Amino acid sequence: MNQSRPKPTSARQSAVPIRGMALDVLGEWAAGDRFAADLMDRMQRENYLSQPDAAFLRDIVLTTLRNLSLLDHWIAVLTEDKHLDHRSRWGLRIGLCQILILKVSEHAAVNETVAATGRARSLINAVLRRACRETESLLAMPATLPLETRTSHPKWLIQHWLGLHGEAKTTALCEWNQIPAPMCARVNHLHPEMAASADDFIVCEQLPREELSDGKVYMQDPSTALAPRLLAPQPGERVLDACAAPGGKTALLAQLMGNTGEIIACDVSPARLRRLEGNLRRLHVTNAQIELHDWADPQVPAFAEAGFDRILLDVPCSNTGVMRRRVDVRWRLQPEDITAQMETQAQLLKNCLRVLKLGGTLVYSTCSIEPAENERLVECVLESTPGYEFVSTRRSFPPEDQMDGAFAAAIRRV
Ligand SMILES: C[S@@+](CC[C@H](N)C(=O)[O-])C[C@H]1O[C@@H](n2cnc3c(N)ncnc32)[C@H](O)[C@@H]1O
Repeated sequence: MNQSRPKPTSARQSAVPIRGMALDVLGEWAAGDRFAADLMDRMQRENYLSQPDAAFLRDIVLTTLRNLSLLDHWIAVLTEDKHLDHRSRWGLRIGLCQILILKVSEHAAVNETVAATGRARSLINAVLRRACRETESLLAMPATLPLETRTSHPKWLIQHWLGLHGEAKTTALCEWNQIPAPMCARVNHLHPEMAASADDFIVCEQLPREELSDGKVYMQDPSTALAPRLLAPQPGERVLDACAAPGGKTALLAQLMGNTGEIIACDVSPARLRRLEGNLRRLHVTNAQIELHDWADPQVPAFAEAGFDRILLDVPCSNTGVMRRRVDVRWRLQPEDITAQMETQAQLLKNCLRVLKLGGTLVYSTCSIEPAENERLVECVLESTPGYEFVSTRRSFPPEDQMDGAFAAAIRRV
């Protein structure tokens, strides 16, 4: 099986009913359209979970979602395709996930999962105990399974990627998505103590809580630096970050500008702008002004009338480049979502191009690996928008570049 496993999570027989919480999160995830990360954050807040308990909840929920098809394959084998109600199926999924993937103590995994599921107790108990006895043969199965089951991706997405990238790249990409991403942090050179640091990005063993709250670092993948670096804002310039929240790229723009000139950091979401404001304050950004604006609206807002030397347009997208981090995106994304996003992306690009000064540069960026949202979208907008020229692109594609997938295209107003 092509996945690095988290360290064994000791006996994990805590007084806090983490398995029950995992089942509640997964049940709510399946019944609605919310992302697992948001549901887990709420669960952690409402139950005042300690860091280790919250980490264990995350391990169970995210590893289960990351291996959903494979877990269902094991369940089909072990139950001989028995019909299961929703909660019992999730109970078996998280039980097998703990036993076969997370390598949690079998005793705790079986007993606490059976208790937390509360239904079909004898079936769940028997299936999980059998899995403990047959671990070796169950773990040998994935090698013979089709890619969509072995790496737990929807079949349509695999077919779509096979058409675009071919078999070798698709296989490597799906296997990459199964490996939990390392914790990468950008070193914030705007922090006085980090100004002389030789590092741009570091990989952390664990979340650097103190450094994060001091603004010495910001958690982001190196791929997020491609677009700001391609934009290359200069000290003293007037820059628009049109879709800025939560602000990782705005802070890098400020760093590249030495906190001089002016960045207008916009977003359509007031809640996300509040996060952006906190992040920029913590990251010692002093040259940014925050504006609430919907760039789908063709009317030019007053703050943009004077135009911008440079614009970063980091659009909402399918997130297909960051699926190893955003584990449930693969199950949420539908083919028609990509087409719907493209309409918004084209509209945002057209409206932002209008507020670029003559000779100025706009960088359009995504964390998608879909040509339709990337180079094809830019080509299509430029064909119907005279007065602009394509300059260059940067991209990263996992695992070739050993970072998340990202795309950036620079466009100049001529
Ligand atoms: C990919 S995220 C941006 C990430 C950000 N650049 C960063 O590095 O932290 C896309 C952002 O676009 C915002 N957005 C979506 N539609 C928008 C619109 N019509 N106008 C302005 N912002 C929009 C979303 O609220 C979201 O915060």
